[in-house]
Amino acid sequence: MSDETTGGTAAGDEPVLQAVHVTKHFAVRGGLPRRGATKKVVHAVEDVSLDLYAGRITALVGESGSGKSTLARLLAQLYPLTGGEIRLHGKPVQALRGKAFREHVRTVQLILQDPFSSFNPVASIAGTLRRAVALHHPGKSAKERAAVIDDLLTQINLVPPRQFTEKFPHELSGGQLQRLSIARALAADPEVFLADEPVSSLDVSIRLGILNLLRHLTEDRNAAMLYVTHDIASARYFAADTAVMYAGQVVEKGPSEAVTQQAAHPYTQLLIASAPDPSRAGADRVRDIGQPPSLIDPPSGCRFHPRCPFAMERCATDAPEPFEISPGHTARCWLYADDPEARAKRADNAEAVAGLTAPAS
Ligand SMILES: Nc1ncnc2c1ncn2[C@@H]1O[C@H](COP(=O)(O)OP(=O)(O)OP(=O)(O)O)[C@@H](O)[C@H]1O
Repeated sequence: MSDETTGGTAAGDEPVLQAVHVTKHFAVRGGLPRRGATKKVVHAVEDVSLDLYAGRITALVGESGSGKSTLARLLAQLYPLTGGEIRLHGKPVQALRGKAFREHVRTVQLILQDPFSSFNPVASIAGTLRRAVALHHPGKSAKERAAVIDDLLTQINLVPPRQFTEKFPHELSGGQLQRLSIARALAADPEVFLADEPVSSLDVSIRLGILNLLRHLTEDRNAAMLYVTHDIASARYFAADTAVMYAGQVVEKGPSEAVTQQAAHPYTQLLIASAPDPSRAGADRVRDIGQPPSLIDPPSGCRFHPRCPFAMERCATDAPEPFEISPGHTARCWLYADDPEARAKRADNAEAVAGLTAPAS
């Protein structure tokens, strides 16, 4: 088995931002309190470890409700942790307010899915960016700030900048607004971008342009990026590393090419088989037998076992630790144990998924 908290995919590099055995439970509200009743909680994120590296994009992939946004918000320090640790440059951060929180927010910038609701409709583009620039560049004169705004708009390709500064959010398209939210994040000169489904609310035809912009910014600034998405095909295209989340846990992670072309966990295989690609062979051999579980009362053992066609007895009782599939590629799945029953099931699985690869984006 492998220790998830050490040995990142970028050998030799230190991670910029880390989730280390992070857990988040939300209290369930509502209902009349009953004497002796235990409080219900949503087990939204359970024992997740993830490392983000400078100059690298890590995709976080999974179905709706698997805990992706919660993990991004924990990395941004927007929620207190139930357990585990967030580390920035190796140091634990516990910054939920005050100066330390402001510094974390500057260093780690969230870019959200819906650019339409993230701007003040009565503030001009210049007004919106002026606020961000004033916050993060307090010593600059008005003239210097205007130059920073021009530079930000140029970086995100809203050019010539002066054609945009006096516009209002409703005068921009969805793609232009998402570029503007990227500019607002850039004003902080962050080391980490947490992009939560940055293109899923946008027209398919403009998604690639925004993803390419994010990729160039990450490379040019040597920033780390978490790319949250439902779309495993875009993870392969866009991210160096991919982590797959199911029911609050990371079930597989590693280099994107390995995770998407030699998927090891039956859940990742199911995600790939469900991705639309009529030309692909092998998809119909991977069966789905159910729905994601309730996170108020998640299944014992491996959380995927009630849906898994390859489940063994131990899967219902014992939670698997990550097994190493190849260097840097791990899967939390008992199929990779070294015993005769697991080997036989592994052979069945290999036969069922032969030829199954994520479609080209
Ligand atoms: N503030 C909250 N209070 C209570 N439960 C929450 C809260 N935020 C998220 N949850 C629950 O935690 C679980 C994980 O939600 P989360 O939004 O992180 O998933 P997700 O993978 O990002 O889904 P989506 O792709 O739909 O955004 C869900 O069951 C959700 O209902």
